[in-house]
Amino acid sequence: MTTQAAPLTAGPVRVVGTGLLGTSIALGLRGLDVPVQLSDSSPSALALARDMGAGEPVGEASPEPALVVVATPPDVAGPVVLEMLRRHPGAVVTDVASVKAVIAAEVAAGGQDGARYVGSHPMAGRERSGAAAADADLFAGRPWVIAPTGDADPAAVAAVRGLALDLGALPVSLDPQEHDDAVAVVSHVPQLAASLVASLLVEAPESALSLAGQGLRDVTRIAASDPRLWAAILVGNAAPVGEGLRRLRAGIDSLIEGLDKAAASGPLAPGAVGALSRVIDAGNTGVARIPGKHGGAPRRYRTVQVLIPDEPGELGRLFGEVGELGVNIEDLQLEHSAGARVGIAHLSVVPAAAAALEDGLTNRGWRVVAE
Ligand SMILES: NC(=O)C1=CN([C@@H]2O[C@H](COP(=O)(O)OP(=O)(O)OC[C@H]3O[C@@H](n4cnc5c(N)ncnc54)[C@H](O)[C@@H]3O)[C@@H](O)[C@H]2O)C=CC1
Ligand SMILES: O=C(O)C(=O)Cc1ccc(O)cc1
Repeated sequence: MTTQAAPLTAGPVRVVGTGLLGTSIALGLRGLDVPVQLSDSSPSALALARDMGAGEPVGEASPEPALVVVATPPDVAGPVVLEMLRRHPGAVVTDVASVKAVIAAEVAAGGQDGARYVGSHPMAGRERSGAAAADADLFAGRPWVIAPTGDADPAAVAAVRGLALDLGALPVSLDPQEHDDAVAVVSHVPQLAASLVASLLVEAPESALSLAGQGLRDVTRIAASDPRLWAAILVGNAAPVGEGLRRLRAGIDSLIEGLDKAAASGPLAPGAVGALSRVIDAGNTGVARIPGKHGGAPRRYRTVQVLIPDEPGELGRLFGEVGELGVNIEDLQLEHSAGARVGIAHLSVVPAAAAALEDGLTNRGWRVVAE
């Protein structure tokens, strides 16, 4: 997971909130032999993280932590950070919540030693909550925002950077408000756009849903996110998210205007095609700027897509042959069109293995589909 010989993080590390983020951090640290203490307000969430090997629950005999990582939902992160600063006067305290300015303000107003607090935010996660979805490699190669306020002690900032580096992430320094403005555009408004598109499917007939392909899946994946967590994130970044939605609304209004013209006067109505192509064109420009998607940082996995006849045993035969070619399947998605006699298996593999796997499967008679 990391190439470092010795971890930068001096333990013990106390993780408060053993859900997806907290348990992923704890597992990553345990992989480096850093002692980890776990706590959670939910006894079953705590037991699950412990049973996954993420560390030991905090007890009477637990030594004082050197670093506390608060990985609770954002609406309680501020009070929990303040409580940790109060209870552990020798510890650096960070949180990993998806909003930063509101928590920084709560900590500044809380009457504790704010110099030991450095907010942070790993830009990695998934649409599932809870320890069961945790992964020690979740942060590998992903940005991890370090968002200290002016009061922060440089040694505390270095400790939080060390945590990010130990977990294979790339630390990025931003002021808390700069962070919130940035994630409104790259995370919070996209979450709402995905939710709004997916909400149109609630009333869609089965016959329409059976036509769904990869495009719809790509646009709606994060619509499966936890509503309670996301409501807390969004109200914690209300002004920048509201501003992003207003800009989205202006785009939607111009699309509706163009479409209304086409609906009233035919597809060649003046202004209709122009309004639509301007939005699609701006989308092309925007999507090309996403790092890692079209150039930029390498993606963690590549997807090899293989057509599989819809017959008993074919998926098993494919897995067997991928294994014979010496390739590990890191993730799998199956795409099925209702009534079709074939499906597409999307096999996620490490980038170095993808070309050889495509050649090997093609030589064995499989139909490999371009990504
Ligand atoms: N889910 C994601 O993809 C990402 C989430 N984050 C941030 O990480 C934080 C945690 O998110 P997840 O791990 O996804 O949530 P989660 O729901 O999986 O885990 C949160 C855990 O905190 C516990 N908890 C709640 N209140 C507590 C309290 N007062 N004291 C102790 N434990 C408490 C809950 O029982 C739960 O086990 C949130 O602030 C979120 O904004 C950051 C990056 C990505
Ligand atoms: O699932 C994805 O692609 C994400 O982008 C996950 C995510 C969710 C919340 C965050 O604050 C940061 C990252």
